[in-house]
Parts: sequence; structure tokens; C-alpha cells
Amino acid sequence: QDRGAAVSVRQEVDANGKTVARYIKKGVRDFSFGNTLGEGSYSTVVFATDRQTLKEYAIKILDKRHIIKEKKVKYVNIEKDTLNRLTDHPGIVRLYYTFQDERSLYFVLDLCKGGELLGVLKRMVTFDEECTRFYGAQILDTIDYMHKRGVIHRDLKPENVLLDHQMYVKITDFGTAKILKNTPRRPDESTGSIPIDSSDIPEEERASSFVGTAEYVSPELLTEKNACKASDLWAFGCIIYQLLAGRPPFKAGNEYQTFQKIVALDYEFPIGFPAVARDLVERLLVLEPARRLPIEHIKNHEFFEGISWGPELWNQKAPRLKAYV
Ligand SMILES: C[C@@H](Nc1nc2c(c3cc(-c4cn[nH]c4)ccc13)C(=O)N=C/C2=C\CC1CC1)C(C)(C)C
Repeated sequence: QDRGAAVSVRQEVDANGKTVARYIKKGVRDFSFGNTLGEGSYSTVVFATDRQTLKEYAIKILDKRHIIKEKKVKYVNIEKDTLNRLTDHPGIVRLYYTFQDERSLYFVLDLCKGGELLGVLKRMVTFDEECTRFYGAQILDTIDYMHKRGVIHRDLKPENVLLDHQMYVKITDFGTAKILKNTPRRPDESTGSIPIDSSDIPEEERASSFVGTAEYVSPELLTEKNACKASDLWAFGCIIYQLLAGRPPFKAGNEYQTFQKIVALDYEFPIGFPAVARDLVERLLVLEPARRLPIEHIKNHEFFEGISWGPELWNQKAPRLKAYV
């Protein structure tokens, strides 16, 4: 059965009195549904409790007819394949199992009681440096894991960064992710040098088809319709800027004007924006993808001084949320 199959095992006695194990695929009836947690463009995420185990989950419900009509079947499969591929990292929302009934598809996922990072940021207005450092580090650690498994998220933004009950990062919404074919070794991975220009990045590592949310879209996606791993680092730069400034770097009256600002690298830092964070953002918001700071260099940047990368990052207590004043 596919990894996503939800089975519970029940002991039963067959006609000859022999005890047998019967595999039962979980279904809608095994859960009691609660409030709606979030609305996606083609889905609703609802709170649910497993009636047997009383465990709490978030269940993403997709209307089959709507998906077919809107030709989104591809995205649903990409999301399921990606979630099934990114299974052993604390920063990724976990998919436990899937099932369907005549009308809908159901994805049973981690419940993230902290909600969306965007919601928390709106309430705080800004994050102070310590909080930005912690959440930035958890997001970067998760991007690193995704990229090492050949996945480009392509739509990273504060709405898609969720927080669990410990206020740890859980990245979600992989419907627009790009799964790269067996990722070939890049020159910089072997020699440690940064590739001279984006042509160094093998074609198969560039992803096609336009995706993303206006404020976080990378310039290469706008000019060449191509996303690469560095596109996620552009979005990461926008997120770091937004946590400290309380707004994204590129935001205009409408999408078109926002795109114009992006391709012109037209943004500025608010007065008082911390200098070290500014230096990091300036090395990420670079028009040429191959010139953006690679992940290893970001981890060594002064802004992340004091962060211990690795399991400790996911064992320490999340800092109390404080605004940057
Ligand atoms: C970004 C997403 N919003 C949300 N997606 C998920 C939540 C979630 C939880 C709250 C929440 C919890 N408590 N209070 C609010 C608010 C928004 C949520 C969750 O717990 N578990 C898995 C989720 C998503 C996984 C699925 C994409 C694979 C959209 C708006 C697209 C529905």
C-alpha cells in the first residue's frame, strides 16, 4: 500500500474461529472535525481528533470536482509526493496519511497550534533580533534540508511558515514545490567556490512554470520564468527583512508595481534596521541567483552568531516573542 495509506489493525476471529489481523484503512468516520483553521485556494484545513487515539490533527480537505475543474490535480500530487519525501525533519509539516470519499480528498497532517507566522508577526508588528535570529535559523535549517532532498519550495512566505505548540517552525504548502530530478553535484558543492553565474546551475536544477506570491517572487522567476534553489533564498531574505521591519521589502499598490520594484531591486531599509541583519539581507536580495549567499555561508554569517546548527536548534526553548522597537 502507498506510504500515505492510513491503516489501523484490528484483531478478528474468522469463520473457523482463527484469530486474524484485519487491516482497516482509516476514513472520515474515524475523526471528529472541529473549527476551520485556514483556507487555501483549493483547500480547507480543519481541526480534527482521531476518535480512537484522541490525537489531534489538521486535516486538509480538497474538493475533488473543484480540483479537476480547475486542473489542479498536478499540484495535489506534487504536494503529496513532496510531503512523502520530506519526512524526517522537525521543520516540515508531517503528512500522516491520506484517504478519500466520493466528494473529497483528505490529508491528515501535523496540527500547528501556533498558526501562521504571518498572524503572529501582525500581532507583534516586528520581531526583535533574537526572535528573528531563532525563527530565521529554523526556517534556513528547513530550507537546507529541502534543498538537499532536491525540493525547491518556490512559495516561501510568512503565511506558509506555521508554528507548532512549542512555537517551532513548520513549513507547509508544498503544492507549488518543484521536485528536482536526481540533483547532480554542483561545482560549488565540490570546490566550495560560488558558481560564477547562474548558467553554472545545471538546467535540471532550474524549475519552470510560474508560481509564487507577488511580494516574495524572485527576479529570475519574473524575467526568465525559471526558479532555482536560490529563489528560496531570495524569499528567505524577504522574510528576514519583514520580521525586523514589519513589512516586506517589495510592496507596491498592485502586483505589477511590486514586480517592477523587484526586478529593479528597488527597496530601502527603515531607519534603525540593525546593521548586521542589513548586511545579510543585502547578500540575499541579489538579482543574479548564483551570487546570492549560499546556505553554508548564511549559516556562518555574523547575524546567526550564537546559533548552534543541528539538533540543538530544535531542542532549545523558543525565545519569548518581543517586538523590535
Ligand atoms: C497556510 C495554511 N494554513 C494553515 N495550514 C495548516 C495548519 C494551520 C493551522 C492554523 C491554526 C492552528 N491553530 N490556530 C490556527 C492556521 C492556519 C493553518 C495546520 O495546523 N496544519 C497544517 C496546515 C497546512 C498543511 C497543508 C498544506 C499541507 C493555508 C492557509 C494554506 C490553509
